[in-house]
Amino acid sequence: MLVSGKEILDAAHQSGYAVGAFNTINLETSQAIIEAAEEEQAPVIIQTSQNAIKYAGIEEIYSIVKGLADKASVPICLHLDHGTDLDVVMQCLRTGWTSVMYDGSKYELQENIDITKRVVETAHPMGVAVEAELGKIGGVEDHIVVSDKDATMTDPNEAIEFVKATNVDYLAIAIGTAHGMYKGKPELDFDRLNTIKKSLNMPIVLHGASGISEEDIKKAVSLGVNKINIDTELRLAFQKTMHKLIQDNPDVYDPRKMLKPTTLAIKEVVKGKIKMFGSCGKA
Ligand SMILES: O=C(CO)COP(=O)(O)O
Ligand SMILES: O=C[C@H](O)COP(=O)(O)O
Ligand SMILES: [Zn+2]
Ligand SMILES: [Zn+2]
Repeated sequence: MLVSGKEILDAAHQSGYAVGAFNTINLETSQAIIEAAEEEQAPVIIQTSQNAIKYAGIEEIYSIVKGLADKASVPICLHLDHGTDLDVVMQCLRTGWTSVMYDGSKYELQENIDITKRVVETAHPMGVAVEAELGKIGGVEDHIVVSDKDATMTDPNEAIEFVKATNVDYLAIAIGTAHGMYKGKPELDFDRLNTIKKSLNMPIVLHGASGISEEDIKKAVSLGVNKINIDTELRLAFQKTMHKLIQDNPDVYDPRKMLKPTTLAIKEVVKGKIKMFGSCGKA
């Protein structure tokens, strides 16, 4: 069943665990994520970037996720990841997404507040929860590269002002993670996370979590992160499995024989993350 992201993340916030938010682009990735959640009896967030929507089609990706979610035994939220284009945000609301992120992190504080507030005022009456981003998460997202120099950590005082003014349901904060592959070992600012969580007392979102060690993930969860975004590790599982399969079986050309193992590999990554985040058995 598709449920609101608020329902899933308020429960995680109350009980102190995190729910995985995994990016999908097609049928097979959606199957992998939902089957993994069912096997772990975990609530799950399946998210689409604007690029994923462009790739698959908005009605098409909605039908895929809705069709799978309706048959699933666990609560599933369909979330828009990094909505920077208000037209896409509105289309997702109209189509049936149960959570949207409006990402106005490239704007100055007041402009980010103004637009996010308008999104919240549209989404809430429809029963849809809203995530926002404050500070700038590093790496590549939606074709925009945020260099280490431009990535800015979330200011705890601005976070209080931002949430009060916008009434968002969960907040993505920048504490040193970045999208994509890490070159060195990421240093997370756990003190900043602790301060922000204590003053906001609401669900907190961690982006760019692929490649973060289990130790750091568990520490982040213990300090109040409730939604953890994973994309790159799913892509790598697909790529490595497909690469080996083609090397080992150069004569295979039936796509089903190629997509079955890649889907299983993605599913194994999702199951491992769900266990690490502490959401298994919470459905
Ligand atoms: O934050 C993400 C999507 O919003 C995912 O980040 P990674 O690709 O680094 O896992
Ligand atoms: O945050 C970025 C996500 O990994 C989605 O990336 P994408 O825009 O290439 O689909
Ligand atoms: Zn962003
Ligand atoms: Zn992200």
